[in-house]
Amino acid sequence: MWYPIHVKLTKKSVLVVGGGPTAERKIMRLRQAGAAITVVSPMLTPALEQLCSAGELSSIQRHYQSGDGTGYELVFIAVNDPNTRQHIHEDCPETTWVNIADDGGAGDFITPGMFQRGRLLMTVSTDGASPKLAQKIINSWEKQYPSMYEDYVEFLRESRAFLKKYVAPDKQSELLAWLLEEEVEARVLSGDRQGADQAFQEQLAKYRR
Ligand SMILES: C[C@@]1(CC(=O)O)C2=NC(=C\c3[nH]c(c(CCC(=O)O)c3CC(=O)O)Cc3[nH]c(c(CC(=O)O)c3CCC(=O)O)/C=C3\N/C(=C\2)[C@@H](CCC(=O)O)[C@]3(C)CC(=O)O)/[C@H]1CCC(=O)O
Ligand SMILES: NC(=O)c1ccc[n+]([C@@H]2O[C@H](COP(=O)([O-])OP(=O)(O)OC[C@H]3O[C@@H](n4cnc5c(N)ncnc54)[C@H](O)[C@@H]3O)[C@@H](O)[C@H]2O)c1
Repeated sequence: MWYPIHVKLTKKSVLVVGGGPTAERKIMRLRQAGAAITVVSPMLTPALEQLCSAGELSSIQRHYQSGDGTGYELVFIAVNDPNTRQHIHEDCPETTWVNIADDGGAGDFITPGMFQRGRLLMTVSTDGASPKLAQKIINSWEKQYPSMYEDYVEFLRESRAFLKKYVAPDKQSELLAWLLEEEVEARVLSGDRQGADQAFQEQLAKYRR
């Protein structure tokens, strides 16, 4: 049974073993999360080569050697041979969190598919049963949660902070529920943030202590 968490990786040291398209996808996402990444691989994709040349990625351009996996918080193994992968996994310290691209269940964590609209982060995993299904579900979210959803979540955050300050605790729940009413959502999604803010202020006046 997996335990889902969202982790901060800012400045955490991460090793990626392998330099193919799978390693590239992992590295791009790790960069967005602000991790300090080292890649060890004899071959790198052109995009990874470019990052190394620009000094934006540390690389060790050779095969993994015993001990390479020591000193990192996380290790991602994305090589193309199961025997090599197993040898590398066994060589990593037991306390290190290891992800295995070609056999998720054999590692310590899997990377779920993710979908983001500003502060809204949705993740999906099929326990490796079908990464394609994970992708299909993400595609359905694209349609269900248009890009304006980012503004709606921001509106919710700001309104919630406001009401936590000005409304008595026993009245907050009602107003929080009002924020989620379809009309309010539709208003922000249509681009009328000002109108939504105004409607919120009117509601707030009824509840203010
Ligand atoms: C969701 C996503 C997140 C991410 O990793 O970013 C993800 N795979 C994604 C893409 C993708 N995966 C595959 C392709 C190739 C082309 C294709 O088939 O379309 C592509 C597309 C591409 O590479 O472009 C095939 C594949 N995947 C795995 C195997 C090995 C195996 O299972 O044997 C095989 C080969 C056998 C097969 O074809 O099934 C294994 C894993 N893949 C996982 C996650 C983990 C479990 C996720 C879950 O719980 O469902 C797990 C277990 C390991 C892990 O933690 O990495 C990301 C989609 C979202 C995005 O694109 O952002
Ligand atoms: N998790 C996923 O989402 C996902 C998606 C597609 C494929 N895969 C699996 O992930 C693995 C990698 O996929 P890929 O398409 O990037 O493969 P690839 O063959 O393109 O790349 C493998 C990389 O590993 C490097 N490598 C090989 N032996 C090494 C060693 N001993 N030390 C360091 N580096 C070494 C190679 O130089 C190459 O850069 C495959 O097993 C594939 O089945 C996983």
